[in-house]
Amino acid sequence: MRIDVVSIFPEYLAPLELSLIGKARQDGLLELNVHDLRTFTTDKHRTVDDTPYGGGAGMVMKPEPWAQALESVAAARENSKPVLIVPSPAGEKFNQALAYELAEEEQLVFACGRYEGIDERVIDWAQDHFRVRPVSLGDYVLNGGEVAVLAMVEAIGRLLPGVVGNPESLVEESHSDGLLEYPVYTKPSAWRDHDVPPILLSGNHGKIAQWRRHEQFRRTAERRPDLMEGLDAGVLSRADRQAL
Ligand SMILES: Nc1cc(-c2ccc3ccn(Cc4ccccc4)c3c2)n[nH]1
Repeated sequence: MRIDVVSIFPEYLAPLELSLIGKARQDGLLELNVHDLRTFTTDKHRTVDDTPYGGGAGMVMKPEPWAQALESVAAARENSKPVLIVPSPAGEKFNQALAYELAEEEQLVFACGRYEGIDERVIDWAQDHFRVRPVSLGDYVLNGGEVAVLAMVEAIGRLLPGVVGNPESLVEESHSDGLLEYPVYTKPSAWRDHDVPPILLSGNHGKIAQWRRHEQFRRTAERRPDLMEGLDAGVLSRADRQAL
């Protein structure tokens, strides 16, 4: 997979040189290019913003630098247009299902807006060159798209083949089957008057799996009742129903 990120703060994306994603880039599992939007300006002040038509506070990002930048990074392709992800408070909610969907793409382009956002005509223009997806990280307000891109690239990148050491760990984690993950423990078994649940020390793997499943349902019902409604019937085994 190739990922291109366009931002006026390219250094904001430096954390993607670290840890799992950084190693995936070094191992050639993921190509990630960060581009400074100001590279695509033509005036001596490298202007990327201007006042909003219709008035109002703040500034809006000018369309032309974005069109130049996006044309520059869109890999020429025969069959299908690359995906352009535009982080936005007004986008579809990012979730694990969308992360899996986007992990299948050959190229993802991320447009990090700032100020009051990007001139809407860029989104309209981009429809001919990209499959455009405005995406929200959650129902809270950030100052720009970079933090959302860091989160999305990590969530997507870790799903790519070879990035996570043990692919099995992707199966049991939160949201992989619509449920929150079970609690985890390690040594020492007794710690500051808090003990590890005895079942986990029993060596009875069937009972341990049952206990973990029950914990997934208990936690999901307690912390995210909204997820319980959306559970795929196939996820609920008979034992699961008994656990509810
Ligand atoms: N989930 C999520 C995404 C964003 C986001 C993404 C990109 C931009 C670009 C400028 N801003 C600031 C802004 C705040 C409010 C209204 C309009 C623009 C952004 C915020 N906030 N929250």
